[in-house]
Amino acid sequence: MAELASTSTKPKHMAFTYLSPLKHDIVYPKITIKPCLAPKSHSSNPNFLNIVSPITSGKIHAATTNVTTKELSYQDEKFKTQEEALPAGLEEELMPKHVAFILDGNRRWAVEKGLPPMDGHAAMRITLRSILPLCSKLNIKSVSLYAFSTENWIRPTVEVDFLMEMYEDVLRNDTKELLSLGCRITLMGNKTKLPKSFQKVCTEIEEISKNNTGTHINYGINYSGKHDILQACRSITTKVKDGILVPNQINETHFKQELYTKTNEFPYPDLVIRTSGEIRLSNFMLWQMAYSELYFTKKYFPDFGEDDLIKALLAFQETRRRV
Ligand SMILES: CC(C)=CCC/C(C)=C/CC/C(C)=C/COP(=O)(O)OP(=O)(O)O
Repeated sequence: MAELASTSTKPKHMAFTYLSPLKHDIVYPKITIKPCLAPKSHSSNPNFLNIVSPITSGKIHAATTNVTTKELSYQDEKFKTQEEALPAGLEEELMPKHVAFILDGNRRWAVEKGLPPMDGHAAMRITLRSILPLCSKLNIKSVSLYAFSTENWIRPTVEVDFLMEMYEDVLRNDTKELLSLGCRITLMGNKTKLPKSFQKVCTEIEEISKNNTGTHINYGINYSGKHDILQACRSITTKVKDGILVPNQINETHFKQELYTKTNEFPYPDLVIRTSGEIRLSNFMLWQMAYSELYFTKKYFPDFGEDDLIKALLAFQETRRRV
């Protein structure tokens, strides 16, 4: 038997289950990314698309992207050819009610193409412009996306600033199509640490879309699954202290109402899709994912196309047929 490398790389605790995840066609790419976040302007090159609109500041404008117009039009063409009917093999009654995405691999996508890592985030934005409307057209009731974890603050300041400003711009601009499709948009997590202008646009978009009955799109921002559980516990204990709840009567229904997702109106995810070959939940919706089907793909999120979403949904439906 091959020698295991060293004690420090061995897992401290292994858990076994008979049930394997829905699918994993994974090898473990262990790629070290050398941060290369220096702002770089491509405004003089007509092949480079400036993703960020003029409403954001010059700082981010300069840090924007190498993603080419060719890639954008490719995605748009795919989107235009999307038929109203369900793609072959998909069944409406087996559609997941709630898909949670852990989008990963943006920076690796860029670095492997010799681009600055932030171009990967800009490319992700383009991919989202086709994946989210498709979720809506497929009548998936809820979609959650892990946008920014409580741990992500340790990333280089220039990257954090880039993401905050890009997300704000996504909410201002890219959500127009989603709103026209009747989507409701919410953000879960501790928003108090976000830039004030971002907080404002979050409140506005939640307010504008609150009565929409189409796909509910929920972004996790400054979100942590453990923190979500802890803040629910605090809220429950306050209710106990105030005499509103009796400890031995607390049940799951009480508890889930205290989570960010208020899951009475927002079902638990039945499908989790994680891109980039990592097989982890990374502190996303831990309570809510207890029974979710897990789908892992090696593709980096910027390369995750509409066909890949359909493939994941087919795999999910295949599992549901067997249950
Ligand atoms: C409006 C709004 C809030 C939009 C958010 C959209 C969204 C879900 C963004 C996720 C961004 C992200 C940090 C991806 C992980 O790639 P990475 O940087 O970890 O790449 P790597 O795995 O290659 O390092």
